[in-house]
Order: sequence, then structure tokens, then C-alpha cells
Amino acid sequence: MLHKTSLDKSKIRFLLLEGIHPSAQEVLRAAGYSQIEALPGALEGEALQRKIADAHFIGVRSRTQLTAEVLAHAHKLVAIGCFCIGTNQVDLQAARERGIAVFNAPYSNTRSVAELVLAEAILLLRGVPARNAAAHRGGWLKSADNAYEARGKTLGIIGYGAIGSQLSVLAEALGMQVVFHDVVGKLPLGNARQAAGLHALLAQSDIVSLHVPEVPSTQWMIGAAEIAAMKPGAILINASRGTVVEIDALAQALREGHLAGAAVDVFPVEPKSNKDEFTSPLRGLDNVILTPHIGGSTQEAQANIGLEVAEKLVKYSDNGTSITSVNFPEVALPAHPGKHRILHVHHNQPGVLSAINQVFAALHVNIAGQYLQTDDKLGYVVIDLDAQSSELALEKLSQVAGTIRCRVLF
Ligand SMILES: NC(=O)C1=CN([C@@H]2O[C@H](COP(=O)(O)OP(=O)(O)OC[C@H]3O[C@@H](n4cnc5c(N)ncnc54)[C@H](O)[C@@H]3O)[C@@H](O)[C@H]2O)C=CC1
Ligand SMILES: O=C(O)CCC(=O)C(=O)O
Repeated sequence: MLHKTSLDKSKIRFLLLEGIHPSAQEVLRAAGYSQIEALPGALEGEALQRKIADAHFIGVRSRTQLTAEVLAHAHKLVAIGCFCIGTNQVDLQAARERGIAVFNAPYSNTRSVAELVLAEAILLLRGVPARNAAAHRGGWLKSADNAYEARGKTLGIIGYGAIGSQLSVLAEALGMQVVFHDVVGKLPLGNARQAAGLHALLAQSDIVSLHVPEVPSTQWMIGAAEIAAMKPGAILINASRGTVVEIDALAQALREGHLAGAAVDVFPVEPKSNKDEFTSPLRGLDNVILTPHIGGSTQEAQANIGLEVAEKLVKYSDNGTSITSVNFPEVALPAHPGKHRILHVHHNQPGVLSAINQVFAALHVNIAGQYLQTDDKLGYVVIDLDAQSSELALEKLSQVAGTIRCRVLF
């Protein structure tokens, strides 16, 4: 399917969902974009399909599912901004195949998640959730039973990426010992140690905290067997994705007392909005902290995410720069004063580049600058040329076999 775009800024439509921080709109407006629709909640089904059909750019957080089926309606969509870290809510491959670049904010809420997890670890070690719940019911559980300091305890971090390693630093500052498990070799920060494997980590940790992405290798990676391998009285914290932990197995281990407590921020099925009911086998367990996927929900993180992702969308829209895209060949582009710029996304197959160059040769167009980046399946070529040639060149380039999308910037 071919897409050809040549649009004035005033006609470019941004759809921002899920209460994205106003800082994003400020960036877009400062860059000259005025057609911005911002909605407080997520969309799904027909409503999403209808809205996305009209948008050139869409911004989502973790709720809106941009599946291949939804993207099939996104005929005008140029790029997606995930105003968060995770990009599992987007079918990245389907987006690529349609020439839609996807951007995210890989570090803006890292600290917020790490701080929440550390706080939860301390509260759970002290048995605060259960004592708090009892007090709300009129109980008074003053005792040191099952209440411990964080100092000297072993924190096992699964996924030693941005969040895991930030947590590691904070935990060591409290005097905790950190072990971690990751599928790739990581530089241990401070005195942290890489565990011999997942089960070795589970067997020695007083607290296990998950910081992996949602990918096939992490699906249900913590099930009954892994929970059984944890120390009796240990604590499990999951602020990664709901599909990483088998929630029924966790509920059972908590009911049976094998685990002393848990903090869970993400669930296999999460309510679509704040008005929908939250259901979970973990409800009603006093020793479990349940939070509504708010690991990254702080004012600081949301404001920074708004700026970061909106700036990436503006750069891609204004100038074609795709640096940091999570599904697209990355090209860092200079400004193009006095020239028009054609952006051509194509299947990386033999003959496309020579066909593109033949178009320019046949039109006798002088190319002022050409930039190319490819990966195994996708090619992204950018051509700067004189203003008077761009419309005709866009028309011809859109007809080159293998073209996915082609647009011109003035
Ligand atoms: N609860 C919330 O509000 C938030 C949740 N998140 C979740 O946290 C996840 C992690 O975030 P970051 O640390 O920024 O990501 P990251 O990409 O920096 O780190 C993830 C680490 O997990 C490792 N990993 C991948 N597969 C693994 C496996 N099978 N076993 C062990 N390690 C594995 C990777 O090698 C990497 O080091 C995100 O993907 C997102 O799903 C992120 C932000 C907020
Ligand atoms: O704040 C959100 O909506 C999602 C946060 C999250 O899970 C992420 O950044 O990956």
C-alpha cells in the first residue's frame, strides 16, 4: 500500500490519548502545529479505528492497543509516540510494514519506578501493608513480628536495564546487597553481582523485583516453579508488565504463606479506564500492595515524557530525523534551508535505490543531499532538492516498486 503526503503544517493532525501531559502540546504548538486533539482516556474498537484514520501522528501511553488491525485503518499515520518506556502496546512490525515510525521515552520515568519499588520493598519488609489494612478495620498490630530492616537484605533484580540498575544504586545506598539476572552481560554498578542464573537469584534473594520488557522470553517467566524456588518469607515486586508473573500462582503462594508479601503495579488484564472495575485474585490480601500501573506516574516523569516524545515527533515531522525510533532505520538529518526534502520509506529489496536515482536522472533534478539508512527489511532514503522539482519527484517516487510511503517537507 502506497502513502504519499505533502502537507502544510496547519493540516497535520495530532491525536493525543490517555491524558498525556500538557507539556507535549506546548512543544507541538511552539513548533507550529495547531491541530491537536487531546483526550483524557484510551480508545479502543471502532472509536479508535475512526480516530486513527484521520491522524498523522498519534500519542499513546500503555493502555491503547495499536494492533495490526487498528493500524490497517491508519492510512495517514506518519509516526506513533509512546509517551512511556514500554512499546509492547504497539505492533511494531505492523507499523514498520506501513512505514510508520515509533518513538518512546526510554529514560524519563526510570527514576519514578525505581523510587516506588524501593519504597514498596521497605514497607513490605516492615509488614506495613497488613498493619495498615488492620488499622483501617480498627485493628492494632503493634509487634516486631516479621518486621525487618532493609539494611543487609539481598535484593534480586531481574532485568538490569535502565530501571533495574537505577534501583540497584538506590538499594545499595540503603545498605542492601544486590544480585541481578539479565539475558545480556551487564556492567554491575557498585557492589552488585550478576547471579549465576534466574534460579540462583531466586534462591538467595529476600526481595525479588522484576524489570524486564514484555517480550516472548519474559512471558510468564515467574510461575509456580520460580515462586517455589524463592526463599520462604521472601517478597516479590512486579512493576514491569502483567504478563511476566502468573498471578494465580503468586496469589496461592501468598495465601499459603510461602511469600511474606508482594507489590504489584501491572496486571495481565488492566481496567481500560479509571471508571472500570479492577478484578484480580490478589484483591483482599492484606500483605499485597496493589497499585494501578502508576510506576511512572509522577509529575516529573510525565512532564519530561511529554517534552521528550513530542520533540521526537516534531523532529521527525519537520525534518525527517528518525534517531531513537524503536522500529525504524535511524537517520540524523541536518536542516535543509532553501531546499525541499523528500522522505522515502521502502522495502529493502534489490533495485529500489537505482529506480529512485533513475527518477532524478530522468527529471534532470540536481540532488543537494542524499541520506540513506537500511535494515534487513526496511530502507529510508532522504533526498534534498530544489523546491520546483519536489512535487513531480514525489509523484514519480511514489510509483517506484517497493515504495511504502513517501512524503515531502517544505
Ligand atoms: N510500571 C510502570 O509504570 C512502568 C513499567 N515499565 C516496564 O519496565 C520495563 C523495563 O524498563 P527499562 O529498565 O527501562 O528497560 P531496559 O530495556 O532498559 O531494561 C530491560 C532489561 O531486561 C533485560 N531482559 C530482557 N529479557 C530478559 C529476560 N528474559 N530475562 C532477564 N532479563 C531480560 C534486558 O536485557 C534489559 O537489560 C519496560 O519494558 C516496561 O515494560 C517501565 C516504566 C514504567
Ligand atoms: O504511564 C504509563 O501510562 C505507562 C508507564 C509504563 O508502563 C511504561 O513507561 O512502560
